Amino acid sequence: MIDLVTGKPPAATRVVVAMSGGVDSSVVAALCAEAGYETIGITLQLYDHGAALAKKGACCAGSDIHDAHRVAEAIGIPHYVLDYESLFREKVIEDFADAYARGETPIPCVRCNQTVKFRDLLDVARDLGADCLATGHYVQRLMGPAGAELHRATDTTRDQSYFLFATTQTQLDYLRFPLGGMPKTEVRAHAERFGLPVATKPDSQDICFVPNGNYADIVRKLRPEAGEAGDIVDLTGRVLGRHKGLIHYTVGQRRGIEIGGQADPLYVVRLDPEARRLVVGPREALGIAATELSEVNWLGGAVPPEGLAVEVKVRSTAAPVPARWVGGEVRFDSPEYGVAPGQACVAYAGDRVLGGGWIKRTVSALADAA
Ligand SMILES: Nc1ncnc2c1ncn2[C@@H]1O[C@H](COP(=O)(O)OP(=O)(O)OP(=O)(O)O)[C@@H](O)[C@H]1O
Repeated sequence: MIDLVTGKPPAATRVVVAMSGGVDSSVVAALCAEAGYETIGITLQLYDHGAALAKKGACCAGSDIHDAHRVAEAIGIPHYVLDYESLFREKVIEDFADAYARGETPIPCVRCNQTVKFRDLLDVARDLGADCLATGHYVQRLMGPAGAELHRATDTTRDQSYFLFATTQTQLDYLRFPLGGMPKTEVRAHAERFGLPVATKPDSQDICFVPNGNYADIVRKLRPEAGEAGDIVDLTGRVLGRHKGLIHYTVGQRRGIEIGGQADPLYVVRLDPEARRLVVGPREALGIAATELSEVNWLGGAVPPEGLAVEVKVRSTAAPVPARWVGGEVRFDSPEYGVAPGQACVAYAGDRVLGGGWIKRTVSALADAA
């Protein structure tokens, strides 16, 4: 049995569940209904899933809308599909392509949470008179002395807290994440127990609107300049070869840089879209001393205390490293590698998400490579 209202009277009675058609949010809906909440399922249609974009298992493809509907029917709850295609195109897909054109490595799932799921869907849930909006994200919302806090999922292999750094306190107050304390095996067991039609459906992969992981095709279609070839240069500007479009590279990458005859391995240090140049250098040149953040969202109190010691993650798969939070900047205790503009920098205190921002600019730890 789940408790959607931990420590928060009055108890929620009407719950909107964001149903993607996958097993996780389907189980959330079934658990809410079982717990006696008046449960309403909502699925967002996020893009036109024509033949070119259709992808099995993606969160917003047509078959998933159908799956969500079948689940809602099976558990006996009302289910609505809302068309958010144009908003999703503008705020998520166009933004994704723009970021690549700027030489960044974007994370569209965070943008989607920020601009669609936790904004418009949350408003819809309020309009429906719901007491909360529940999703299948693997994060925990725990009550602390000053209110709701965002924490890592107990199943650390599933934890999605990095992707939710932009959740505001107001949104967090209204959101519920019933799966945050459960291992995936337990979620699957619930799906079996409820006899859900999606019980054995595979987990969705990667970015929902990118078929077969081929994001370059989508970006090239929207921002052809990001796919144009240019020079590969070293830190001094010496031309070493040609690249096949900056879209294909990310900071820290070593494989797939087509320059032969180098004694030592070279890594992508920087993307320079204005000059259409790919700057490469030795591993030492990747060391980053600090990063400037934009659109900072802080959940650990009113404002971050200046110079606060935190642990930060600069990629979803990176281990947290010690740093100091100084204004809109994060200063790493020791050089951090593979810090790519466009990714998020998320600060933690233990398992709690304190806040985060987008990596805008990085400061090299090597004075002469700055
Ligand atoms: N198209 C959508 N409509 C409504 N809610 C969605 C949609 N896509 C995702 N969500 C919500 O966001 C949560 C996290 O989405 P994410 O894409 O990370 O997971 P997922 O693998 O699609 O999860 P699930 O197994 O629930 O499908 C989902 O569990 C669901 O609550």
